Amino acid sequence: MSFETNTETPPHVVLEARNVVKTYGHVTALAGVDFELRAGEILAVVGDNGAGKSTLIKALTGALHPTSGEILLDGAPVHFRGPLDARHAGIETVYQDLAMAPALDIASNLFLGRELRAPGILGSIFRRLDKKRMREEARRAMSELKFRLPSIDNAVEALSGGQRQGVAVARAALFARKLVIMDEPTAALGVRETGQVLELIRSIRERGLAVVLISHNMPNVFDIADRIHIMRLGRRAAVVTPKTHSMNDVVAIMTGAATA
Ligand SMILES: Nc1ncnc2c1ncn2[C@@H]1O[C@H](COP(=O)(O)OP(=O)(O)OP(=O)(O)O)[C@@H](O)[C@H]1O
Repeated sequence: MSFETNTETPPHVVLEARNVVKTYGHVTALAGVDFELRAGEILAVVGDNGAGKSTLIKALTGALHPTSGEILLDGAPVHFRGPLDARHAGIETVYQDLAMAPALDIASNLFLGRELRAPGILGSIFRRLDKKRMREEARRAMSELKFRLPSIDNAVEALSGGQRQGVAVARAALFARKLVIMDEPTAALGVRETGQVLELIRSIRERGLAVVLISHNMPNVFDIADRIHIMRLGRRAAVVTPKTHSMNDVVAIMTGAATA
């Protein structure tokens, strides 16, 4: 422990939850959880099955309404009515099912639901898509993120699991203005593909965005996270870092065998 005076300015907190409770009848999914995501960090959220990870993420992204408690974005209280509100506020979420249209090409999937329209009345009245610009933007985004794909014109159904995951993560990175939340992004992937997706997550941080990563994969978490938020029984049991704690320490906190 250091006793030096800390003269550094405190880190900017992008997204925060204070004492958030969520109950379903007699089941308490969140029992007064606190959460803090700092600018430019990768924060892993870990916890045993049923610890409340998914419920916390849903509360943060407007997918459910907390029973009580407060959520703040850039220090200001927010009340998202639904995921679209969170999106508009700059929060992108990559869900496990990836929400892709498999028959469409990569560029179309990157802009799914947010298609670029042709200029003038062709776009505004006739809803003509600007496919050329979407392809260019898609290429630029993928190269900026250093994610290599066979061709932007390929249908998503022709891609491997890792490449699909890459497209979903790139889409989030492309539209997020503040942060990206990812639910088990490497769960179904092989070693090489996992490595690619982890690189992609690092390049999102390099773009200055904050990342929340829910994962059961401890080696991945220790490889990539700046800090680790540990959930237990609907609360934040501790926040640790890969520098100060081992995987065994984290598992012990998760299961209640130890405290931080
Ligand atoms: N819609 C719901 N109705 C009733 N109980 C729920 C609901 N959603 C979650 N729960 C309960 O709340 C608790 C927390 O669930 P949650 O899915 O958030 O945990 P988790 O940490 O994401 O688990 P896992 O790692 O298994 O996905 C669990 O006991 C779960 O059964």
